[in-house]
Amino acid sequence: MQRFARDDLFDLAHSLLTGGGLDPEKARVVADLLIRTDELGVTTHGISMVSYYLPELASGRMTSDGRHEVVTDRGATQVWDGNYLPGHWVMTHALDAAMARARDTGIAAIAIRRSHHIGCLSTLTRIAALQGQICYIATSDPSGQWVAPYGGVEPLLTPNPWAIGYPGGDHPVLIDTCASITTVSKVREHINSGTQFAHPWMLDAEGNATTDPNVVNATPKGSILPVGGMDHGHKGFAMSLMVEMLTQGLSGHGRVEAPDRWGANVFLQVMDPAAFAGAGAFEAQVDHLNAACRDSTPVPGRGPVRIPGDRAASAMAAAETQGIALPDEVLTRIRNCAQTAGLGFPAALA
Ligand SMILES: NC(=O)c1ccc[n+]([C@@H]2O[C@H](COP(=O)([O-])OP(=O)(O)OC[C@H]3O[C@@H](n4cnc5c(N)ncnc54)[C@H](O)[C@@H]3O)[C@@H](O)[C@H]2O)c1
Ligand SMILES: O=C(O)C[C@H](O)C(=O)O
Repeated sequence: MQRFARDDLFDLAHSLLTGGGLDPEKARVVADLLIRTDELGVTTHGISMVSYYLPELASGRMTSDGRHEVVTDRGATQVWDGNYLPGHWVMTHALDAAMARARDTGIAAIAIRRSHHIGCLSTLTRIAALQGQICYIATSDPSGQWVAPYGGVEPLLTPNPWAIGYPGGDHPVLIDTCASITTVSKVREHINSGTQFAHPWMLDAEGNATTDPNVVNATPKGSILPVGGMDHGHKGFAMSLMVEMLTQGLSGHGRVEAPDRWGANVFLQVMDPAAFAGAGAFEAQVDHLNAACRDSTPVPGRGPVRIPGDRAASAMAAAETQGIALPDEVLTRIRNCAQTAGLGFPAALA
């Protein structure tokens, strides 16, 4: 692990993306959110994603030009077509639109079809939470086949993450979790480093739980188990159906159309606590519960209790004073991209 200056990582991500054909403004938005993700400590979905986006830009599967289209607009609800534009850029516009409406109406939702990958969800929900709003985001990829429905063996679903961010005292509460027990990025990381998972998080095509990430490359293909694993995976499967319903059902596009390219359907909902019992009442309840949880007697080896978002807040504070920490596998990936593009690589901070 090494630490780097924020501006250096931003410049590298921006140069790689513009070099890959993205216009400078979209590249600025994407690079900024990717670096923010690394600052939050979610390094699987930070600058390393550039290495996956560049081939998408080169092939035209990630679109560079134009804007999203508004398909329907009923005030509190909208459907957008993201035209496979970079997901971070589409989501920045969707957040602005939903937050503005929620300030008026108390609640606003946008279902987006055909965006490209949106990265780390809590990097996005945090933006609204810092402005006093509650933000829910769910996403799925209707072309993805990584997770089997609980009780079946064929992978049909994606990790199907959902996240909710809200004001929580010193820093936002950032709940951000997949419906699967781990992510595609973690599976790729384990395959690349030749390591097994510590727990049986995968399912082979015969229906056996295994620690081996390589089952996703076998024929027939294995899968990632849902949250709850082999014995209690009905819980993850339920979450997965919820995410698919919100993202594909409400956007009116998905597995029925069977897209054959990497993409993202998204459901975004913003709620203004002031429009319910009032922002003060909301904060009093949230702060009280968070404090009670944090004050719990720690379970040996597990505690103390951490509220989701606490680790991100510490990572951000450390990034601010010491620079952004990147693990070796991310460095290798991004160094290769920089080398291929003929760009220099920033010096690590001492
Ligand atoms: N865009 C996409 O298609 C996509 C797909 C999958 C995952 N992702 C991103 O990948 C990232 C990782 O997802 P994940 O499911 O592996 O998350 P995870 O398992 O690392 O964390 C899940 C949740 O648990 C919380 N948490 C973790 N340890 C905790 C503890 N000890 N105590 C209290 N809370 C704790 C985290 O804050 C988070 O809210 C997320 O940021 C997600 O948005 C994106
Ligand atoms: O990489 C993907 O296709 C989805 C997601 O980012 C993941 O890591 O699971």
